[in-house]
Amino acid sequence: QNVDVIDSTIKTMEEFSGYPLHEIDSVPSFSVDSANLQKQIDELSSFSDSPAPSVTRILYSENDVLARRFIKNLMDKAGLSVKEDAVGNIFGRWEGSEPSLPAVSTGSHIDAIPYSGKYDGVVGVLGAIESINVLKRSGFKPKRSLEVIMFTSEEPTRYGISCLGSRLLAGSESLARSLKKTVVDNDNISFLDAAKSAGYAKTDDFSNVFLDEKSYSAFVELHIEQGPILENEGISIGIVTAIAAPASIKVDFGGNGGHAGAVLMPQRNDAGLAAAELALAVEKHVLESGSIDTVGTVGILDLHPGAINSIPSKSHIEIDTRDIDEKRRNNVIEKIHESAVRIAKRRGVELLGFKIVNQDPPALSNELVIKAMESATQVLNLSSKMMISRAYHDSLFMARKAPMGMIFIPCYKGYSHKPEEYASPDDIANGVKVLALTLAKLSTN
Ligand SMILES: NC(=O)N[C@@H](O)C(=O)O
Ligand SMILES: [Mn+2]
Ligand SMILES: [Mn+2]
Repeated sequence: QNVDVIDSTIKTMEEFSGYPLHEIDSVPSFSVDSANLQKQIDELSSFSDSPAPSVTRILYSENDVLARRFIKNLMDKAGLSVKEDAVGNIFGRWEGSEPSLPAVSTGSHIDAIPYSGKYDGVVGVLGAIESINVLKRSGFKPKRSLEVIMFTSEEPTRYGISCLGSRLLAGSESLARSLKKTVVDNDNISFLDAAKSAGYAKTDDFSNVFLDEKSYSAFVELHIEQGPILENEGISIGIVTAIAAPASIKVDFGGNGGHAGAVLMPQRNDAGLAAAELALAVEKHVLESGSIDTVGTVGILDLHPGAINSIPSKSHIEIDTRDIDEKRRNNVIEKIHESAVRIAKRRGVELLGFKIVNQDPPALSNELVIKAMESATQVLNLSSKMMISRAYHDSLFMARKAPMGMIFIPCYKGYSHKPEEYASPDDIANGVKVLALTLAKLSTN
């Protein structure tokens, strides 16, 4: 690598971090080991319950435990001191010259919904560890400590709770209580038992997971965009200004069921059709919100007994609705509830349950963190664009505990939550460099 690049990079680092890097005798290169990072992404994707190229990695499954061990090893190799909390959030710390100051943190998740891809969350964990390696290789020494976090269960797959680990870190009393007692998965395995089987939950008082106010001075998450904008516009970096407000609802209908041949249509109260009608009502209410920013999805629709020649006696649907405007999203939720009641009445079925699992507010990124990310992209001569995140992230909850920012990188056709999800090594390397410089900057503030 030619000296000019190194000099300008050193100069950049010094301006950025205020550290006399030129005094360091051997001048290492400021570069990302892309080949090694890609090898790590590929190896991590092999810890999967579904065949390649898809990745399925469910909370506390055997493959999740193996993947966690893989991450802890990489943190160890990066010289980070590693610790885990009662639900398995994993922390890797690089102690700064002033360890008593609140640290700067970064991180994401490695759990993967069924039949998804190998980049969602993973880029933000492996990329974070690599950003530490990049800073160490460049001779940088942090003032505030730098901490990489692998959050437990960002995906709601096993227990229907999204961002479980970061929600607890953000101090959710109700979640700490329900995890202790009531939360079970579809196989009726309690959260407590599953956590214990994975080596966690040595205590069931999950309030000890809560972060205290002064834990972190900033939190930055690197993530694939999961949308097509950056790729379509040929832009390298997305600077996230806000994260949309997610909500999820579980609805259950009950009817008499009966024989598909013998029961005539007028005598039926078909729980399956009630669910189908509600699914269409979700789409209707979302489309009528008057904004493109309102979305609604019915990703789960189960019928009981699930036999072709039996009228469904029970139905269960799960609804995901989001918007950058919390009020507008809540209006949609209300309309969905009214529809559920109306449909149940008209079809003579019982509305057995209408449970709002989470109804979270949107989160705004912090101005100072945005500035640090912006100047990092400029120093690295990378194009960037301010944008909002329609997907939710652990950042949504970390924003409650520290000034938050997110860095997006382009991904192939905006694909995500499917095996075709892809981000190029160059785009990942750009993201890691922007993250490294941003962390360097924030650690000297
Ligand atoms: N980033 C991401 O995919 N988060 C998901 O859990 C989501 O549904 O938004
Ligand atoms: Mn996801
Ligand atoms: Mn994610």
